[in-house]
Amino acid sequence: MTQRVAVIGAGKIGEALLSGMLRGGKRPGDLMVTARRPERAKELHDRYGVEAVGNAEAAEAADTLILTVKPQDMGALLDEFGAQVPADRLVVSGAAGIPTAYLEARLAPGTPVVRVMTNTPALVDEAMSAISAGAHATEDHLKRTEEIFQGVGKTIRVPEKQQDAVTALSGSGPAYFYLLVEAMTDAGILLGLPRAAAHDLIVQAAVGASVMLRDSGEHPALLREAVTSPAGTTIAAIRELENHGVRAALLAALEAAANRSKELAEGLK
Ligand SMILES: NC(=O)C1=CN([C@@H]2O[C@H](COP(=O)(O)OP(=O)(O)OC[C@H]3O[C@@H](n4cnc5c(N)ncnc54)[C@H](OP(=O)(O)O)[C@@H]3O)[C@@H](O)[C@H]2O)C=CC1
Ligand SMILES: O=C(O)[C@@H]1CCC=N1
Repeated sequence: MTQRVAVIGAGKIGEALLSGMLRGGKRPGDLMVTARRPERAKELHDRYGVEAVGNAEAAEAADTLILTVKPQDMGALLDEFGAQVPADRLVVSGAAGIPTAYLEARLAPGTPVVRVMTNTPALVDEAMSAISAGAHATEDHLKRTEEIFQGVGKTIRVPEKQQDAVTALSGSGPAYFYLLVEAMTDAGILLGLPRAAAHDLIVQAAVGASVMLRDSGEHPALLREAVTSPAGTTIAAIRELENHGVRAALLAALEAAANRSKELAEGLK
């Protein structure tokens, strides 16, 4: 029997997953979405042909519920419909910072919960999604979750205690690269290049470097050494990056992201 999947709170991540499941071969009739605003529900229905329903209706009709509301909205969502979710539903939470135990305490006893941290490259099927089982999730539940998220990229399984670190690395990770591209494009402007050319040069350098990192199997230090000629241009730039503490800044930045993920859990009522 076809499993029905509902995306509960389909914003940016929810829509990315929805579109990925459709690209992966699910039919609109296998899927449903919920949204807080009627105009958002209509937009998703018009764009993807999926049924837009209320949260309680989705809980009743779907086998798998993927919760993609913001962490701050999770408590209200569970207060609203937690008691209406039958205990045999698979509940997948995509929210940063929220422990599976928090959901389990607000769902019927024994409800299987899986926690996933994905990222926005799901929109181009290049997501990294890290998956952790809650107390009642079985191998079958993990496989069902992997099947959904493999449609939008790669998956790995991690112990739940690593999810704050995962969030800091891959969940937020794309934003760090966008920031670097923005800053390097400005550097191109400083050096007198037209903005469009500077953008294209840096984006293609990023794409080329990413593919080499992924496909060559080489350590990043070796790939960097191959670019860094004696007394050349690259080492002149690297000296400045080291002088400005870029490595230390990244260590501190990712630690701050992981701490923020932990704080999101501490702020839950
Ligand atoms: N953005 C990212 O890069 C990543 C985000 N995440 C996680 O994914 C989750 C979603 O993030 P993102 O997509 O960016 O956020 P969005 O705000 O884009 O999406 C959340 C959606 O949930 C809707 N919503 C809130 N409460 C309810 C409710 N009770 N019933 C139905 N719909 C509801 C919101 O409606 P409204 O539009 O009215 O606010 C909104 O459309 C977060 O928990 C975040 O931690 C994980 C990895 C990466
Ligand atoms: O910034 C955030 O909180 C979310 C979680 C990971 C990426 N975006």
